[in-house]
Amino acid sequence: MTGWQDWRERDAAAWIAVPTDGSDKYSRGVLGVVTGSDRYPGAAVLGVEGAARTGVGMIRYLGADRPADLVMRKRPEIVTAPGRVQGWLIGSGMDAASRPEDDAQRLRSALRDGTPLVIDAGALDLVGRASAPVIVTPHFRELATVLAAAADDDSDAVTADDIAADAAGWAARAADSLGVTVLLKGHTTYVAAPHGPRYAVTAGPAWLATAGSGDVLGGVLGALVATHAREIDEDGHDALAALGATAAWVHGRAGERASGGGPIVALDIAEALPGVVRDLVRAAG
Ligand SMILES: NC(=O)C1=CN([C@@H]2O[C@H](COP(=O)(O)OP(=O)(O)OC[C@H]3O[C@@H](n4cnc5c(N)ncnc54)[C@H](O)[C@@H]3O)[C@@H](O)[C@H]2O)[C@@H](O)CC1
Ligand SMILES: Nc1ncnc2c1ncn2[C@@H]1O[C@H](COP(=O)(O)OP(=O)(O)O)[C@@H](O)[C@H]1O
Repeated sequence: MTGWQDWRERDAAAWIAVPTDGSDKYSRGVLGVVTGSDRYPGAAVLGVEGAARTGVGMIRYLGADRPADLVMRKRPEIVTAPGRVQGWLIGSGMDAASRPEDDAQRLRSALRDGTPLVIDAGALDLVGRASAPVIVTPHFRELATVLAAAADDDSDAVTADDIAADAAGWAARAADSLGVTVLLKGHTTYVAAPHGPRYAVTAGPAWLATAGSGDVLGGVLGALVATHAREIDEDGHDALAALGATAAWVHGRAGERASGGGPIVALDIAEALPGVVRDLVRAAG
């Protein structure tokens, strides 16, 4: 495997936005979130929790009523009023095959907003509709579905097994052909920008393979995107790739810290995030 850079602690440490004396919640960055559904309301809670604990000025949760209710019970600091944001997280805990019209409208608004997006799970079918730079966060099955939808005919179809056999290669090919930054999840997570940087991140234990773990990762990445609007504006997909690799590194280390060699649930990963971020800030200072 050539051309892939291993993403390490010192690389991640350069991509944590530390508030200054002059910061306020808006200048730090606001994340808009459209995630969750009646079927998967917990994914909304997990993504919001991941973002809040990574560090961001404010989170606007703008999804459906049931997940919104659960998000508010867990985090009263979340704002449900629409308004300006510096980044979006959309799709976790949604199902593209059964999308209520209200959700379709919420997703359309986010895609047209002109603000960078993290697109996960049940919004991956909308990957070509964004008016701003996008980073997608599929696992193998989801990437196979995205590539099948983009293929000219069925003979081009790639399966999840094909992707598992050459994850790095498929992450790079998908980024180049779709024109978005691809973060392909797995034991090693591969992050590829279109015709740009390629990063490999191996930071966490296999205990991370647990339901909702990827929803937390979406939140971590959403917070990093919303707090680096200027860098994304200047460097586009190069910045998105660095932020994706940093999110995977932080998520992996949080899993390691929470696990200590034993089992974890997704919320444990979120709860370990502030300690990982604090150590990165110390490492950078
Ligand atoms: N607490 C929550 O609300 C959670 C919500 N989640 C959301 O759930 C949605 C679907 O995510 P998935 O990653 O499951 O989507 P996938 O569509 O990739 O996975 C579903 C597929 O997994 C396979 N499968 C199902 N049960 C299986 C079993 N027992 N053994 C082997 N294979 C099996 C089947 O092929 C099925 O079609 C996403 O929107 C995701 O964000 C998940 O993240 C889990 C936690
Ligand atoms: N064997 C493994 N070792 C380390 N990390 C893993 C392993 N399997 C999965 N992960 C990580 O766990 C997360 C799983 O995400 P995902 O498949 O979207 O799960 P979910 O949809 O349940 O949230 C990803 O961040 C992935 O990189």
